Amino acid sequence: MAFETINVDVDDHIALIRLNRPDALNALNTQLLKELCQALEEADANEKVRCIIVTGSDKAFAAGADIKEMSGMGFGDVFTINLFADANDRITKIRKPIIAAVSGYALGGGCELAMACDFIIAADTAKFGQPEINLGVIAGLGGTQRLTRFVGKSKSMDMNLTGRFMTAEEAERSGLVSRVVPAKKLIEEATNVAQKIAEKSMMTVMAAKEAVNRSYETTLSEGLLFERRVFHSMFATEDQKEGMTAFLEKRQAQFRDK
Ligand SMILES: CC(C)(O)CC(=O)SCCNC(=O)CCNC(=O)[C@H](O)C(C)(C)COP(=O)(O)OP(=O)(O)OC[C@H]1O[C@@H](n2cnc3c(N)ncnc32)[C@H](O)[C@@H]1OP(=O)(O)O
Repeated sequence: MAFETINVDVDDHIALIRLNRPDALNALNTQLLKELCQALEEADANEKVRCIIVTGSDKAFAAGADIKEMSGMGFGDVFTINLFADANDRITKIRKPIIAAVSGYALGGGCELAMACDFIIAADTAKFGQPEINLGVIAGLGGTQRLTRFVGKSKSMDMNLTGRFMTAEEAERSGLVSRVVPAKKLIEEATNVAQKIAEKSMMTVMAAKEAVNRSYETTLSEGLLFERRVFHSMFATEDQKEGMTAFLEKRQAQFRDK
């Protein structure tokens, strides 16, 4: 499938999806969001793919929703088109792990897109923010909800009410990103991390992703019960036998996703 606003490269079990609207700092318009969701769904369905990386350009992961496209819309348009909710729903249904590799600006919908991925690896040049307040709106793709869960109420209020940007260093310190790497090595480092994940049992990776995500949606006791049930079910798999036998035999496990 050919896309116009993104590039997709599948190599060695990794799907690298690159946002590609250089004229507008990867602003998220309807076409880009639809193509991105479609590419993610195709990668999820592709048996060769075991981990997905979403990235942008050196200057911008994405500078938010496309303001030119949005500016003329009224309530009825945004309500019926429902672009961001639809994208959020489609992204959260992807079962394979998604790493956001962020360089430069990740603002508004760009920050929200990164947060909708499973974790964020940031270049030291990355800048995160929810500047929607400056446009007379609030975040609409998770910026008031996911950001608060990542960094806590105080910092989320600060970001959402002032629209200020956070550096990569502050984002790592605050728990928004998992690691910061030199900008020149962003894709290399993200690929190394993706490769490590790709070597695991895909079944177990998907189960771990589902269990971690459950912690955002439920109470601690329900989440612990869910985790326990999934943990127990792992003992019905060949990969559990292989993983533990390989440890005892002091060799690398050869997982078969069974
Ligand atoms: C998803 C929701 C619901 O949460 C809503 C949103 O996301 S609202 C959008 C939130 N994002 C922003 O408010 C950021 C807007 N952009 C900027 O503030 C600046 O562009 C910058 C700080 C990221 C970079 O500044 P600078 O280096 O000076 O570059 P510019 O000349 O401003 O930008 C270059 C070029 O890109 C166009 N651009 C940038 N961002 C957007 C955008 N979000 N939508 C549409 N177009 C965007 C900008 O207009 C420039 O284009 P030209 O004027 O050269 O044609």
